Amino acid sequence: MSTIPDLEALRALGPAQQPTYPDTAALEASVAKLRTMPPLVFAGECDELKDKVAAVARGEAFMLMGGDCAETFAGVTADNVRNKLRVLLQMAVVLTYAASVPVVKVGRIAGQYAKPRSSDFETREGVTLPAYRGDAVNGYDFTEASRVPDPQRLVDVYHSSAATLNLVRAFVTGGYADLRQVHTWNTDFVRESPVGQRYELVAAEIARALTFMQAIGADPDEFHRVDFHTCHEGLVLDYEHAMTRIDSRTGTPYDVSGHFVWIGERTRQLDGAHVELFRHIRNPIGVKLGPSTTPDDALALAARLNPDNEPGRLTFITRFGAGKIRDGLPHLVEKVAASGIDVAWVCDPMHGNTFEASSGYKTRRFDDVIDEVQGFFDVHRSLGTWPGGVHVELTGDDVTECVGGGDNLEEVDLSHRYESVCDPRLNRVQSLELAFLVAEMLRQA
Ligand SMILES: O=C[C@H](O)[C@H](O)COP(=O)(O)O
Ligand SMILES: C=C(OP(=O)(O)O)C(=O)O
Ligand SMILES: [Mn+2]
Repeated sequence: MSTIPDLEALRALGPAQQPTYPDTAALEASVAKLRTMPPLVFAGECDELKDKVAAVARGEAFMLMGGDCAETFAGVTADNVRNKLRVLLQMAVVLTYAASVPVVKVGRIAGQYAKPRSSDFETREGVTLPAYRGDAVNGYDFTEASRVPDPQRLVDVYHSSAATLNLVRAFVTGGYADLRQVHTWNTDFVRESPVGQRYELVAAEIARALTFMQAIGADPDEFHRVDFHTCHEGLVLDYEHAMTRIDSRTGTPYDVSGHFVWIGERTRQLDGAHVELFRHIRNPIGVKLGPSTTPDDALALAARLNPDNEPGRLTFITRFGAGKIRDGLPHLVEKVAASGIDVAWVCDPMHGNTFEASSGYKTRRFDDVIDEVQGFFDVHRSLGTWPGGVHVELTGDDVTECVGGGDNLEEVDLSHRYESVCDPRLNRVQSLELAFLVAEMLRQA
């Protein structure tokens, strides 16, 4: 499978959830422009992540995937990127320290700009317009002009991803993510919260351990940088196809728009265009599996996407909902495991737990999120399989989008600071709380 499928052939398959561009010449110009742009990530980096995912599948590591539901172009600022990275680093420290398991860190960042929607339209006060599909496609403003799909935005995705990734790379290699900085990540409002104080204790123990290791001759440079990778949903095929290149080392295709790409719940049709593109690329890939997934669906997806059963290639990201996971997940895991399929299991406890508050805001209950992760751990424990990771929507800021958590946010609080343009994210305190609770589950796993 060393070829890139033809874009026209993919389009002919009638891919779900694609924008309908009024100006097709402009679309072709954007695609042509993107084909000339340098890769955002290297194929070799994708392979490194694939090796790490293989360790997750073997039960030797835990994967933390997290970031915005939908990144925005306006959100490409130093503060915003740093805050997201900081909360992910804090979570990773908690998970690693509490469970003594290596944590594979993957940001939903530098490419997460396109959204599948449950409806093609949105109605506000009697006015109906095309739905917002992410900054990759159209504008969030509720006007007719802004909601028209604009292919120039695909080129803007590239530049926004490049700017974000450049900063992420500087942070993770330039000293900010140095383990000896564990204390300094615990800043401002979080530091004063109960979970921040709990983090402070962990940080103090880590600092002591690092001092000890340095004293016995360990190389301090070992702590200087962290491995961090990027992921996003590979939704808009014009973009992902334009960013798919033949790797000069191996002669095989990689989607160089991000290290890890996944197929969403709404686009995982076995004969669909997304599966067709993804089965050709050599990145580590994921597929979201919702509660309607049958064991045979999972087997068929694995056979098509990873026919050689390559370790680390495939991750199943389950998103059943807290009320369904304990009944729905066992059949899937059982059959996949019995078939000898090499896969990493990751829990997305967000997308099965969304509801609309009476005020109209989309939200999620922190307790439902935790309950789904607990159900995921319980199912894997009872089957003797490894709960390989969590995939969460979060932000490094003090937003009010999900209810519950230690601050006990209520539905009336949502309007205070609701900034997501799509799904509700855990704020920084809620994210750290989740990390401590998951660390406890991991310790027992
Ligand atoms: O993030 C994902 C999807 O875009 C989202 O869950 C769908 O949301 P919608 O039902 O508001 O379209
Ligand atoms: C759209 C998403 O998820 P899913 O495909 O699982 O609904 C998402 O991860 O934002
Ligand atoms: Mn989402």
